[in-house]
Amino acid sequence: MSLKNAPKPGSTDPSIIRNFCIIAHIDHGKSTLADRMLQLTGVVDERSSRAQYLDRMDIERERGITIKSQAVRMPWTVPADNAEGAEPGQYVLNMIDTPGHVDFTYEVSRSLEACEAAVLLVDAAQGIEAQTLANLYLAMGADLHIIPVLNKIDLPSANVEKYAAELAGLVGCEPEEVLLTSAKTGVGVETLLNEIVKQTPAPVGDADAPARALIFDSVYDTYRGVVTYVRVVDGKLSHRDRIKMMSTNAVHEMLEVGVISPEPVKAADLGVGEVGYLITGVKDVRQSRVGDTVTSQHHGATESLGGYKHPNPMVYAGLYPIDGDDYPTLRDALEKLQLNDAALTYEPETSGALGFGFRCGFLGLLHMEITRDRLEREFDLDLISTAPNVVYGVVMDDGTEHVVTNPSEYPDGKVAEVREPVVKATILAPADYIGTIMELCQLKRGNLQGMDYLSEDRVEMRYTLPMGEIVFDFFDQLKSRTKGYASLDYERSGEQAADLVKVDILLQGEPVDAFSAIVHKDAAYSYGVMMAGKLKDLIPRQQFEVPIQAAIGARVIARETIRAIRKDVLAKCYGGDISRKRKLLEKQKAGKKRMKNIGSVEVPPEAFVAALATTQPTEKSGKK
Ligand SMILES: Nc1nc2c(ncn2[C@@H]2O[C@H](COP(=O)(O)OP(=O)(O)OP(=O)(O)O)[C@@H](O)[C@H]2O)c(=O)[nH]1
Repeated sequence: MSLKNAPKPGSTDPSIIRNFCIIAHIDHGKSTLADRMLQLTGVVDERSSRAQYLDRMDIERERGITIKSQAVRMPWTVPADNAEGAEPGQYVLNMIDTPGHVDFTYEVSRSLEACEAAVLLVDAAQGIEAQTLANLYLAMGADLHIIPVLNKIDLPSANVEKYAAELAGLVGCEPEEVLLTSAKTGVGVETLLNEIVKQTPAPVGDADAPARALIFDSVYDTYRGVVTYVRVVDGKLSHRDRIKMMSTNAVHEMLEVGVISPEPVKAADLGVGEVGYLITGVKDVRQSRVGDTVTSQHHGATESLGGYKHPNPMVYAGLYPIDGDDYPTLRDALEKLQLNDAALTYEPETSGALGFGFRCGFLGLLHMEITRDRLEREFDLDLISTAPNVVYGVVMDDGTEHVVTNPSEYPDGKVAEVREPVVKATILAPADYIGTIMELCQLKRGNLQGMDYLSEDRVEMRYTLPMGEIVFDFFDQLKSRTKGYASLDYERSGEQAADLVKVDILLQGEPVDAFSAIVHKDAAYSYGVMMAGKLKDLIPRQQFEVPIQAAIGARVIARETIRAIRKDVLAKCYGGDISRKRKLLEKQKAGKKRMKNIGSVEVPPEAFVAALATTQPTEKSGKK
């Protein structure tokens, strides 16, 4: 269908609108399928199509993952002779691309609310994975119609029969009803589009009611300010309206409304069932938050759409510039990133060892890695990040309670109880690995809650695990123990009391706050031994002896010693070349300037980076 004749936004009859999303485990081909649909519907032509059109951020393209959801409007004509039995005619498909990683579950769930159906995409060579299940449960929770699809059927290793049966068993349909596609070659994608038209319910809403629209994404654009993506449920949002955010009652002038197809196209208004964007001139995504409801200022709605959940950080880490002069740049950079990331929090903090920096809160480890990556890349910063930790609740003997987001805030004095966050984890893996997974979960203080066979050789294992154990290297270990075959998903599930202690690392008797960790009592010793051993190798010898100790309170649990030496840079330089000598001494001086001083011990920043990069407080073997 030519794009010129496509139904115009604002005046589209809801009965020809189909809002759907694609949900999948990471790497099962969601973005590739989305690209293919854009091509087939003529929204993007072959020439201008670049791989993963929807993943706009460079970092997304490089890592091949989708971070922010995007929504695209695609016109689609169902031909009269279609074999799928869909009603022929012109339709408007709104495709909402969702992130697939566990850290961004909240964004996934909001995107789902904006749709009526979900294409559940499963790799035909891999089968169902943990996030397939997690996303499916979210979609079913949002009452979406599920369209099961096996992708990558072109792969020689695809096992269509087996996985179609597995998928059919999961969603409760016949294996023949599972659609087959290859997003790469395009096979089956046209059929899928017709099936989407046939199976997806048209949106229902009250066109005469006050306007209500759900915000499912909010992106900061340097030129246009915050661009807010919405799905209109009732009424109409017009470019002349003043709009109100229902969770804060903040009123904004509307500057523009429109749809993405795939570039922004201005419209006069957005009606029932439509998906599009609003620009209001606000400069900060926190004023236009995902999950909030937009209404008009005058005669607006009184009831918002569904609950609005504020995303709370689950993992904290300190970020410090290696060069102290970069502190203001880091502050500006965090401020800029926050414009586009309502879930990122930061507060200034000082560390005796690392100087001035920020304690940052993240939704999870991936969120943390991405943020750090962006800071280093986009703002040209060299950073040291401290080991990530979760939020602990510490109750003292006198009944006072402390919330600890940083081991250095761990209170002194008699502790009555330490509480740690717990997650419900789902692990999917081939049955051969049950033993090794159980061993790992045991090591990480997990409790098995249940186990089911999805097929004769694949199991789903459900555990509760302390979140503090997951944030370190759990996933890496799970992957290496199962040769990459296991997948993991988890969600927050309350708190529990635990036997946790704070282990300090002391250099020459001075505690180095950056290396302190809150760990389980049983893992304290191995953490101490591991850190002391590692630091012994990483810290260069000084002109005096340096003891490295690990201690719980006043009790030393491990010790190493760095023997004394004086580095004589002039050793090789006998003879009288004074300018060369001076050069060497100056080089040594410049090197010293970068050093972080702990008492009188000079520690190169690289030692912090190396020691913290591989910190594994709970790894009992203590080796990497
Ligand atoms: N052979 C084959 N490869 C495919 C097919 N679809 C996707 N791929 C490849 O699978 C890999 C992952 O695809 P993506 O589209 O990035 O996966 P995704 O699900 O969007 O991943 P996230 O955005 O990270 O959630 C890429 O290397 C694709 O080229 C297919 O039908 N056949």
